[in-house]
Amino acid sequence: MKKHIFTLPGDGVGPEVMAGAIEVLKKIAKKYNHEFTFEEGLIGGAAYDVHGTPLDDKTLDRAKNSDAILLGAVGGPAWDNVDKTLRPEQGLLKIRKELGLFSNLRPIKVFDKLIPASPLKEAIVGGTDILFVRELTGGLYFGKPSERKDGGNSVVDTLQYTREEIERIVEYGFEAATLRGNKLTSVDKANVLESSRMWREIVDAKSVDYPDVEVEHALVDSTAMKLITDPGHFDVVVTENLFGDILSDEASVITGSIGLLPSASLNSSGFGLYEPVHGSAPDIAGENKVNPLAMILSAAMMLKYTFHLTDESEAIEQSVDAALKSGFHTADLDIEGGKTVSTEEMVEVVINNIK
Ligand SMILES: NC(=O)c1ccc[n+]([C@@H]2O[C@H](COP(=O)([O-])OP(=O)(O)OC[C@H]3O[C@@H](n4cnc5c(N)ncnc54)[C@H](O)[C@@H]3O)[C@@H](O)[C@H]2O)c1
Ligand SMILES: CC(C)[C@H](C(=O)O)[C@@H](O)C(=O)O
Ligand SMILES: [Mg+2]
Repeated sequence: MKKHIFTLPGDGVGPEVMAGAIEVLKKIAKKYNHEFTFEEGLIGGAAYDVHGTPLDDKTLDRAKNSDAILLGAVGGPAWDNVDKTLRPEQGLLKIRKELGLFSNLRPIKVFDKLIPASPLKEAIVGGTDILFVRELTGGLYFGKPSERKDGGNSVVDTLQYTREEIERIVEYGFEAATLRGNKLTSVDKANVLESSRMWREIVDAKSVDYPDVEVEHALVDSTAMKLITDPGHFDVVVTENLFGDILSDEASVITGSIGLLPSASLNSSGFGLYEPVHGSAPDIAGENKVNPLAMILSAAMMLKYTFHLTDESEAIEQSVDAALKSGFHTADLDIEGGKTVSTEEMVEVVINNIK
């Protein structure tokens, strides 16, 4: 199979984790006789520094014309004071919106070897297997107006959704549940927000089409608690943009590190952008110690969701599992008797495990 992959390493640790994922994909291409070509573009602060904007139209076009996109991370203190419309994060929001990547899948899976690496009790963590389905192109992130008013003495952000925007993500949640444990938790704040009350109505209406899926509504505040006290309760969680952002970072703690969490952002035809859940980690950038596994597992999601290369995707997941089982890990994880290695060494172990 021939595939053209557009890579956007971005800022901070982005280029370090991207380099690792590309090496792993090259090994997969060799083993399974595929031809993967890679083309690199600029996004975030790296793009701002060169083009004066965090994502220019040319780069967006190149991304659109690829078979899939891999993205590292954007942002960092160097750009904290640039104009709000030119912040690195705006480049990420623009590519999500322009490509219609409304469905953000964030799996939370615990590797057996890493159960002791979580600050939570082993009995709570073991067996956690959650899929977050986060709405990615609407809500507070994109609603207008979003501005200061009254000479800077008042401020407004807007949480806006159309019926169609909620329906398509809720449907994605139901479909995902049918492929897993047939259980869907819809997370909202319906005791306060009108947008959440409409969200609930839509979930209830859709549930008629999915009689085998057990549906529950849950408030976001108590869900934040339950994720930590009883993560095994959850199968698929569908939720709006900001709630999904916050809950997925929280859930990363169950797995031992945010450096393990991959994600897929998909449009309605299955085209996708794949990126780790974590950010540019400026505190460790350039030190060869960032955990590359979230990026590598994002590449595995790309093989599965956009290229439908299931064996190849599983080969990466198994090699990550094997690498961890043999005790190798980066500095963000604390495993008794394990061996702390650099980013590059971790990538090498993963590659060597793809036999
Ligand atoms: N998708 C993205 O590009 C994305 C996501 C989140 C944050 N950001 C941006 O990143 C910048 C930093 O944000 P932050 O510090 O709040 O979040 P962050 O995820 O970058 O870092 C939070 C903490 O987790 C650690 N960490 C993150 N990823 C790691 C990895 N792979 N291996 C080991 N440790 C890891 C960091 O060292 C840091 O201590 C901000 O500019 C923010 O806007 C970008
Ligand atoms: C960088 C930021 C815009 C982004 C988000 O909030 O969606 C990040 O936190 C994420 O989780 O991908
Ligand atoms: Mg986030």
